[in-house]
Amino acid sequence: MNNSAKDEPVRSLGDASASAELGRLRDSIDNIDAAVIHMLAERFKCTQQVGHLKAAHKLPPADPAREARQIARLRELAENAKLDPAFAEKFLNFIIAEVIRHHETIARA
Ligand SMILES: O=C(O)C(=O)C[C@]1(C(=O)O)C=C[C@@H](O)C=C1
Repeated sequence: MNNSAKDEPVRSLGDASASAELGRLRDSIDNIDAAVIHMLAERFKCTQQVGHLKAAHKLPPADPAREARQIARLRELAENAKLDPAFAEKFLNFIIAEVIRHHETIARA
């Protein structure tokens, strides 16, 4: 027997509350994404200043020892926050690679 007509009211209620919850979660995700973008923008403002300082004093764009300390620190923070430390390391390396590219551009100017 086809139960779809009998089950429909229940399924509709479930769909409505699932889609309300999805909407709430997506609102939070959008807020978090906005915060990440604003924090990244602030970080890049700082690193641009570091780039100018390094160029003015003929310092190399990359500082691998500093990076090693940052990675160790972020991996520990990630573990404590239950975030995959390998992901945290990849994310930091991705950002730093872009910063080094900016530093190199500033040094060439
Ligand atoms: O701290 C520096 O020396 C920077 O240039 C900043 C930064 C970073 O983005 O955190 C970028 C490149 C360096 O290799 C290390 C760190």
